[in-house]
Amino acid sequence: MTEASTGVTLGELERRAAARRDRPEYGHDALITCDRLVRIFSTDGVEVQALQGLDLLVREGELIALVGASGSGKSTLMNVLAGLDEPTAGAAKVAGCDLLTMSAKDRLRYRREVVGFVWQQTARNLLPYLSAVQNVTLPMQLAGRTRKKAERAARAESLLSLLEVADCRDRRPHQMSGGQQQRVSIAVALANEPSVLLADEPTGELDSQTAEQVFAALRMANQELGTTILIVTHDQSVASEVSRTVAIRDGRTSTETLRRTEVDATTGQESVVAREYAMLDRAGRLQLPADHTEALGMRVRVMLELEADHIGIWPDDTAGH
Ligand SMILES: Nc1ncnc2c1ncn2[C@@H]1O[C@H](COP(=O)(O)OP(=O)(O)OP(=O)(O)O)[C@@H](O)[C@H]1O
Repeated sequence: MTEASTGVTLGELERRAAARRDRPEYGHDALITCDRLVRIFSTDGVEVQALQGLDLLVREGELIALVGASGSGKSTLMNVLAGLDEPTAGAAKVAGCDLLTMSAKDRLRYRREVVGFVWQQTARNLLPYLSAVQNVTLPMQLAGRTRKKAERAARAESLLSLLEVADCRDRRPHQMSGGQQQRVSIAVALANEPSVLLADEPTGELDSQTAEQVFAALRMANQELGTTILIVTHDQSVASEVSRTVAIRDGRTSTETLRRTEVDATTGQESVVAREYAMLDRAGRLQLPADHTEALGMRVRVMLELEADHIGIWPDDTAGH
């Protein structure tokens, strides 16, 4: 094809190629980058694709909720980000650590120092024969940093105070309520100043009032310590109180809900405005919400039209022909 037939000059093609080359790498300014993440489980010859090319970017200091139906892949994603499981393909980076190529030694350091986790089952978070303050001190001892014994003790005490469980310092887990155990668990997870705190259904076994206190403790850690936090939750009240909720469907991020506070210009009254967005991946794939496509009988093919400021999507008018 000649320049005349395409209407594009060689100079223009070179300019476009240079622009593509100079474009910053995907996720270059994110603390957590999941790029087309795939995790396939094989059991008895049957393959389950738990993550099917999941993309997710999280900036430093964010507090986000991950929601999705049972089996959508939330725990699989958390286990990958926690360094407990390895993805089958794609890329995942947290605080500069490449989760696919890390050596066993780096993985251990990553789990001890870069991420902290809080699980739904308190028994998984705390050692039953240690007091609260001993549980919080233990990760600091295991990390083997040069911090002195007195400094470790002081940090444990201040974390317990920050999370409002200082009165539980000498109690063992069975001597605390479920909510107190989870707040001590958050202190344990924060002991080594992790960049990221991962919480998988941290309020799942608690009544709504206690769940609210545990969520408030996570928010405090986010605001006071600046820790980036990801919470997997089924709890609508948690999901509706964070500024960003990411929904996972069939192993991919499908929609995001962003909330921001708006002030009415005339009354000065503040209100939270929530807006749901569909995710567009780098190949241009868009997952339309099932209720939207079903409402308009959209299946297999749709018609697209590019307008000045939007793209129109219509049901296929040749369907049935
Ligand atoms: N170790 C495993 N071996 C085989 N299949 C697995 C394994 N772990 C998860 N899966 C499958 O991967 C899919 C995603 O599971 P995952 O636990 O990540 O979902 P989830 O969104 O966390 O669900 P829930 O809300 O019920 O915890 C499911 O189909 C599940 O059966």
